[in-house]
Amino acid sequence: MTDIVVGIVMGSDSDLPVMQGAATVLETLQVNFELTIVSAHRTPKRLFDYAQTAEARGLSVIIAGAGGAAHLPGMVASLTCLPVIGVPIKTSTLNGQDSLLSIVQMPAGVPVATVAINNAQNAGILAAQIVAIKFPAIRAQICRYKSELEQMVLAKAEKLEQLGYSQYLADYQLP
Ligand SMILES: Nc1c(C(=O)O)ncn1[C@@H]1O[C@H](COP(=O)(O)O)[C@@H](O)[C@H]1O
Repeated sequence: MTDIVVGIVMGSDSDLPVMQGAATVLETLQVNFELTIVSAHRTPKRLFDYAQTAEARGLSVIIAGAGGAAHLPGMVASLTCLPVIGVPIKTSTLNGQDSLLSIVQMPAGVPVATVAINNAQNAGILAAQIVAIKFPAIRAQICRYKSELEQMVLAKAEKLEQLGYSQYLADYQLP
């Protein structure tokens, strides 16, 4: 394990069921991270403090998840030179379209790398790929992860071809 290199922040603990996807994949890839709650709207002073001290605390990349009027990722990006990955959280009223557009439509000069709605797992993988530039051990974990993913899909394709469509469908377990 490395020192803590990835920061995960979320606007509310209600985002945790989604944001744990980033934490889980970072654990799998053996990347150390910190995880906390920061809100641009509700805790603006904490937001400034978190973003402005992030680099000095050793972070290389920040994942920020928020829903609705999701200003958190953009505000973090405005306050640090570190790359920021935004996770739009699915909302009950607008299905996360509001979160997605709030995060992705940043003005030129202040980018937030935005993943799909609720796809915190991809944010974790992307963060690991960024820190892997500095840490060859993490790069090796990512290559292993991708290879396992490939093997898993190839095994399914083989099973589908062996069993045939109807039998495969009958055995299929919904995720
Ligand atoms: N979008 C933001 C910000 C922010 O951008 O600063 N702070 C909280 N939130 C979001 O509000 C939603 C509802 O939060 P509650 O469930 O606490 O009411 C969450 O998805 C959170 O990310």
